[in-house]
Amino acid sequence: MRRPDCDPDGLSPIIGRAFRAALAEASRHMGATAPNPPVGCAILDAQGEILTVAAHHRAGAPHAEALALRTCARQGLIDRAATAVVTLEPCNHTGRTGPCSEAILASPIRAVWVGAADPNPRVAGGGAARLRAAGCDVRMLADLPDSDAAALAADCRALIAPFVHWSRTGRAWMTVKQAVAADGSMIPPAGRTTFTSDGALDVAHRLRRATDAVVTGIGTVLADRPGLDVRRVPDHAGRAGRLLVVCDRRGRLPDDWRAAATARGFDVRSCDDIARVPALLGEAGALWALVEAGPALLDAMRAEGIWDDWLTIGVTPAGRERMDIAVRNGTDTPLRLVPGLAAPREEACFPAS
Ligand SMILES: NC(=O)C1=CN([C@@H]2O[C@H](COP(=O)(O)OP(=O)(O)OC[C@H]3O[C@@H](n4cnc5c(N)ncnc54)[C@H](OP(=O)(O)O)[C@@H]3O)[C@@H](O)[C@H]2O)C=CC1
Ligand SMILES: Nc1c(N[C@@H]2O[C@H](COP(=O)(O)O)[C@@H](O)[C@H]2O)[nH]c(=O)[nH]c1=O
Repeated sequence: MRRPDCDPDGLSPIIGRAFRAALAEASRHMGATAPNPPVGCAILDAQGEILTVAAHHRAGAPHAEALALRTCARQGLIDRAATAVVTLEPCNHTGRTGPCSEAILASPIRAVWVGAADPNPRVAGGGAARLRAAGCDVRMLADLPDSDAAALAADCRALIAPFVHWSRTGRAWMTVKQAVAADGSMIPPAGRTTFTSDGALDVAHRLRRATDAVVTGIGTVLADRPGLDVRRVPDHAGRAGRLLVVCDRRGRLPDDWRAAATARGFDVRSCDDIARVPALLGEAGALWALVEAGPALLDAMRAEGIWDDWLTIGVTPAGRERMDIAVRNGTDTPLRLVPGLAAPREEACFPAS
């Protein structure tokens, strides 16, 4: 009998839908999982019905596959589980939790779809190989020829781009976000700290939510006394000790601003060399940092090539706002996975307020 989740010409709509559901669920947890990557998993029955969708919530909590299996079991659905669709190759090692490959093998699941290979050299290939050795039909999205599969594979890679970068280099992925007025200035009108629309400000707060750390410059702190916290959208529950790095070469960080930022849940650090920030963040376990700084620090970052992707919200002469994303070296950007960021397009327009 032909499996309903298999299409001889490539990715079936059933599996495509399951990958999109797993990606969406994993994306909701971006910014909460470091130093682990965000991962999503959907479990389907033999007819292709999605029984459950789950994601990894935070380091030390169950992996996406384990949580999905546990949910299926709790709901009395585990006997129907036939196929797992996972954004990242299941792990095959015991870390803070047990190997997901074994959890899958202990279930009725015998077909596993994998969105991205695990980049961790200690575990690469281990999960897929273990499952195959035990008789599972394991398919990697990257091996399929069609464009839908390629697009989903790119999204699965983008989801873990900061984790891949951090695993290879020890450095945090640096996303710069800047707002630019129609005259090219980044400086808000007197008495204000922002000049973009509510829609664009929501984007800024969604980015703060999705990232593990914020980086700014002392010029911005002194001019704006910014909050830099997540206020316009709900933040991850219980998030505390989020890193906030202020680039400051002359020790001008005001004590009262530091105390207020600490009270808002930040772990405030200052650094006198922007070139050291990605490694400083990486050592502290942050995979992905958002840079919200003024023109002086951004000029230094551009000059020294210290950025991985760069999001510009520009107010056009027609009074609309346009969002552009530049990505270095053509790598996958996690930005298009951020919930509410008008993804997957690389630009979007908001009505300017
Ligand atoms: N439109 C937008 O998206 C944004 C606009 N802004 C606006 O920008 C203005 C502030 O701009 P600006 O003064 O340029 O502030 P910045 O946030 O760029 O901070 C500038 C400071 O960064 C430090 N710095 C510069 N280069 C380096 C380096 N290589 N390593 C370490 N530290 C470095 C310097 O500190 P030191 O003096 O100690 O040498 C410098 O004074 C405000 O009006 C604010 O509202 C701010 C953020 C975003
Ligand atoms: N001017 C500007 C931005 N500027 C950034 O937002 C900071 C204010 O954050 P908060 O104090 O948390 O509201 C400000 O100091 C700067 O870092 N952001 C934007 O989305 N649009 C804007 O027009």
